[in-house]
Amino acid sequence: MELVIQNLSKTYPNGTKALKNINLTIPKGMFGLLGPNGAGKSSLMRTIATLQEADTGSIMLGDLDVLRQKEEMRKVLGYLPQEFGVYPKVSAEEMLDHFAVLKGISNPKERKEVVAALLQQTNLYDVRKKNLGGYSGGMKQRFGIAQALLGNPQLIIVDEPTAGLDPAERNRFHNLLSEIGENVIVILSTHIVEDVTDLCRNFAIINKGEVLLTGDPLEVINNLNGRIWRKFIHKSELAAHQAQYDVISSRLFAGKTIIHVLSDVQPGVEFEPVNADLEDVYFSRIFEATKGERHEPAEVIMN
Ligand SMILES: Nc1ncnc2c1ncn2[C@@H]1O[C@H](COP(=O)(O)OP(=O)(O)OP(=O)(O)O)[C@@H](O)[C@H]1O
Repeated sequence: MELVIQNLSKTYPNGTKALKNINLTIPKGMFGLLGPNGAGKSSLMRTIATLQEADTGSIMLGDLDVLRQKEEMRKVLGYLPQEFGVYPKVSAEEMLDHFAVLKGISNPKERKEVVAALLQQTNLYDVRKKNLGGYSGGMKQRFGIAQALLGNPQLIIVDEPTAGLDPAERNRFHNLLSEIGENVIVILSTHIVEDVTDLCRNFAIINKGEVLLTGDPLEVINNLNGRIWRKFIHKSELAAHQAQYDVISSRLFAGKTIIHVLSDVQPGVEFEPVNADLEDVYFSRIFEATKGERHEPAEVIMN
């Protein structure tokens, strides 16, 4: 089963073109949707999740026409939205039981088993009686995944799930996602490049409502190898370098600034070649797409 998105466009009433003719084919497994703030990721996720209408285009999940067969789609969809609110004074077990009722699991015995199994899977069983208000950010996100898994969905959407998690919780969340991603389609929408490198066999970069690139992370990294160069500079030299070279990103390292430059040949003697990573792919694509309208190179934020 694949999710096939064709010619999908959306303009909000205020004139913002959030999605511009999106075409994507998303196979089984973990799929990363990468883009900066405002790229259109949430708009795309909400449209796939039948929470908002598109202006034009189609989305097919196998034979299911997502934009027309909304009820059917909701039965096979698990969704962890960006803002996932919980009732603070309710325990995880009670809340999940309530969600299970909403998902149509009406038999109490079956529901009890399903809820217990999901709490085990997300490693929350021991804290199932605790009120959700007392959960850490990571525990809340794992609870969000537990509710998204109710009813054995074929497509799971997780929107910015690791923002704000500490490294240990992020790791736990990654392991959970990769287990799930073995059997169904999981779309992971994020601006954290590392999450995609670690988890996804396929990914797409979107910016300003357009797909800039789609493929296998390892292949696209290979395609960039030999074209990324780095140089240590003083921060005050940044503007001059930007004017002279295609500086795709800059970051601070031990008090110095490291720039990454995109070039088919060695840009100068002080530049050394670096093995490209997905961050270089991401920044070079965004760089090429925004050439001419940018004043600052991307500043790498280490997560
Ligand atoms: N309901 C809305 N009405 C008008 N404009 C909107 C609405 N929702 C989003 N936008 C705009 O559409 C564009 C895409 O937003 P969207 O939230 O889909 O991006 P995003 O990639 O998810 O960003 P972020 O990571 O910041 O959530 C942005 O310019 C945003 O301001």
